[in-house]
Amino acid sequence: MRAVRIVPPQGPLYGRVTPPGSKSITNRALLLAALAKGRSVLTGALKSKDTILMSAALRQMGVEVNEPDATTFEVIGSGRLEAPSQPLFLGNAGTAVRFLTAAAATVDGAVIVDGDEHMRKRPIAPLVAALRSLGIVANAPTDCPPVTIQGRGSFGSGRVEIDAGLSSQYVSALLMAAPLGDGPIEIALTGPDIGARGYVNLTVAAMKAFGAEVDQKDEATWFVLPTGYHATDFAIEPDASAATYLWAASALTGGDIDLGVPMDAFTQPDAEAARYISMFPNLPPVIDGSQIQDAVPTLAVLAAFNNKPVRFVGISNLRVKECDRISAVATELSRIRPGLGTEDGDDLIVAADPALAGQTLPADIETYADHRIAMSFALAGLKINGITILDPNCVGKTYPGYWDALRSLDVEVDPA
Ligand SMILES: O=C(O)C1=C[C@@H](OP(=O)(O)O)[C@@H](O)[C@H](O)C1
Ligand SMILES: C=C(OP(=O)(O)O)C(=O)O
Repeated sequence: MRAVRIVPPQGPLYGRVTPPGSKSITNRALLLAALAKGRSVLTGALKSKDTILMSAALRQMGVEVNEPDATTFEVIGSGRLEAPSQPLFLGNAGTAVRFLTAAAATVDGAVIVDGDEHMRKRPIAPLVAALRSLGIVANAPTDCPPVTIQGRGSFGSGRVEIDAGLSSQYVSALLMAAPLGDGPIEIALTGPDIGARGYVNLTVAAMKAFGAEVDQKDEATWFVLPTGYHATDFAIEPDASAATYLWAASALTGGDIDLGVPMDAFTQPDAEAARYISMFPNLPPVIDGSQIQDAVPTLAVLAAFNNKPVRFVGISNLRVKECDRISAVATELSRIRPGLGTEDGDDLIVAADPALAGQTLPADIETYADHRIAMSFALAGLKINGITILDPNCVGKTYPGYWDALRSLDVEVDPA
C-alpha cells in the first residue's frame, strides 16, 4: 500500500472494533505449545508478521503448526525442538528473537537466530551472557542478532543472573526455557530495572497454564522446576497495546468505540494506559511510561491535544524498540508543528496545543518501519487535516487490520 492520508471525521467515532489477539500472549503460547508434548489449540490468536515469523521458526524446528482459521493455531509438539537446518529469520519481532534465543539452548544442535536490519541493532548481549553463565555456548559478535547458540538438549540447572535493564523479554525468555532444564533453575535480576514488569507476570501466567511450576520468591527472583510443559487449549485475549489506539480515538473525537472487552478484562500491562486516556484532555504533567512502554507513542500523540504539556519519564528503553521511539515521536510531532515534541535526555516532552484540532497542517509522517509510529500518528489525523502516513504497511507487524478498523468507524483513509 502506498502512503495513506487520514481525513479528520466530522464528529465523534462510534462503532464496534475488537482488537486482534495479543501479540505478547500469542508468541508466548506458540512457544509453550511447541515445547509441550501433544496438541494445543490456541484461540483468539494474532495472525500478523510477528506471530507468523514465530510459527514459521517453530515449524523449522520440527513442530507441526496448523492454522484452521484466521484466529486459531493448532500446535502439535513432541516435547522438544529440533535443530533447524537454516537460520531462524525473525524480522523485527523482539519477542520471537529473545524467546527463541533461550529456547534454542534446549535443542540438540546449532541454532542461528537472526532478524532484519532493525533487529540487528537491538541488543541481546545480556541474554547471551546469561545463557553462557549456564554453560551454554552462545555468541552474538555485535551484541545484537545474529546469535549462534550451540544447544545441548537441556537448559541446564542452577542459578542464572540477568540484567534486564534493556528488556524484560530477556527474563521472559529464560523463564520459558527453564522448565526444560535438568534440574531446578533460579533466575535472578541484577540491576534495579526490568522495564515493564507486567510482561514477566504475563509469562509466568502462560507458563502455569501449560503446566509449569514457577514461584516468584521475591521482586527479583523466580524459581522454576524441570517439569516440561503439558499441551493445553488456550484462549488469547485481545491486544491491549492495539486497544490503546481505539481508546485514544474515542477520547480524541469524544466518541465511544466498543472494543467488545471491558477495560479491566485485560491482563497485559498496556491496559493501564486506559486510565490516562480517560483523563484526556487533562493528562497529568508527568507520565511514567516505564510500565506501559508500547502505549507511550499513543499517549504522546494524545498529549499533543492536551490542555497542558506532558513529560514522559522512565522510557529510556524506548530507544531500543523497533526504532528509537523517543527520537521518532519527537521528530514526527515537530514535523506537525515545530517544537511540539522535544527530547530532554531520555524524557519526551510534548508541548500540548489544543488549538491544533481543526487546523490544516500538512505533514508526511515517517514511520521508521515502526508499526506504533504509524498507528499512533494516524490518531493525529483524526483531528488535524493533512496528516499522511508513509509506509502504512508496517502496521502488519502486530495489527494488519488497523486501517480497515479505522475505515469501519467511517474514518476516511485514502491513498495519498
Ligand atoms: O514481553 C513482551 O511481550 C513484550 C515486552 C516489552 O518489551 P521489553 O521487555 O523489551 O521492554 C514490549 O515492549 C514488547 O512489545 C512486548
Ligand atoms: C516493542 C515492541 O515489539 P517487540 O519488542 O516484540 O519487537 C512493540 O510491539 O511495540
